[in-house]
Amino acid sequence: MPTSHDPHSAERGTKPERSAKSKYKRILLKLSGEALMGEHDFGIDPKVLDRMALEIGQLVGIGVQVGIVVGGGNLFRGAALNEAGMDRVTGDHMGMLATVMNALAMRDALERSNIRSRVMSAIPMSGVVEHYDRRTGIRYLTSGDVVLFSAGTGNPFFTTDSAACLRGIEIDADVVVKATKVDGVYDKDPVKHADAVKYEHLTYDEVLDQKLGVMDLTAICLVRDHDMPVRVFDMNKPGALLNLVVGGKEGTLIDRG
Ligand SMILES: Nc1ncnc2c1ncn2[C@@H]1O[C@H](COP(=O)(O)OP(=O)(O)O)[C@@H](O)[C@H]1O
Ligand SMILES: O=c1ccn([C@@H]2O[C@H](COP(=O)(O)OP(=O)(O)O)[C@@H](O)[C@H]2O)c(=O)[nH]1
Repeated sequence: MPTSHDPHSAERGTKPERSAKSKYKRILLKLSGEALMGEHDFGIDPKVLDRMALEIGQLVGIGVQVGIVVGGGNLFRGAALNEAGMDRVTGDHMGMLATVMNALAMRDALERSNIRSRVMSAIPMSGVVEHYDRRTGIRYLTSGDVVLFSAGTGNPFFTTDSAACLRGIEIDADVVVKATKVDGVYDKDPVKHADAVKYEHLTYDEVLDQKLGVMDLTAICLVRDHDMPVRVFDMNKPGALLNLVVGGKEGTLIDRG
């Protein structure tokens, strides 16, 4: 893994010319599993997948390289299974397998929209998906394919937010974009507090000091240590993803300030 966001890396040199409209050449998009449920309580809503495919296609259309880490919270979460009595590591393995299912569903939606895409898994799953390999993943991105990085980090006790930050740093993305159910980071949970105030910008240390529950500590520490900017935005707002990629003000930016 590169120790910093190196503008002189070989991979960066091979990227195609940035579109005049796009602020970024390569992004890592984190899609939460719960967002894929749509109006349902469990599972995957094909309508949400199709809408996401459309929005991702718009990015590909303006020349942005898109890596995606999908969550699994719409199917299984290790911590919740553990609370119900299951062994935690077994639960986490189930959670990671859930992310593979979501990635397969997302690839299917992308391919139906004629967007070339690949699924790689941190857990080897021969015959179903390719095993994750950083250099191969970067080659796919450089050739214009969308790459879905599934099975999280491959290890229990981590989250897909940490996986998104890890893969974002590994593939030398310009930014990690976290798509979620709220339109940014607030001074407190906006779902629970009607008077919560939204931030347009935060430093990594402000997120850590104020314990803002938008990403787990491991993920925030990782992006801070590798100076990787993160933008948190509302994935239910149509057009928000494209808008932020072309430099519009969407959600909250977290960086070193
Ligand atoms: N300070 C905060 N700012 C924004 N959202 C927050 C904050 N604290 C807690 N949250 C909650 O975090 C959720 C988003 O985190 P996310 O990781 O996408 O959700 P999940 O854990 O369900 O996948 C929001 O739905 C919101 O309720
Ligand atoms: O590196 C990882 C990533 C995920 N998980 C498991 O997979 C579940 C689904 O991921 P997550 O909760 O991050 O999904 P999201 O909230 O984004 O839908 C987690 O609860 C964990 O049980 C894990 O064990 N290791």
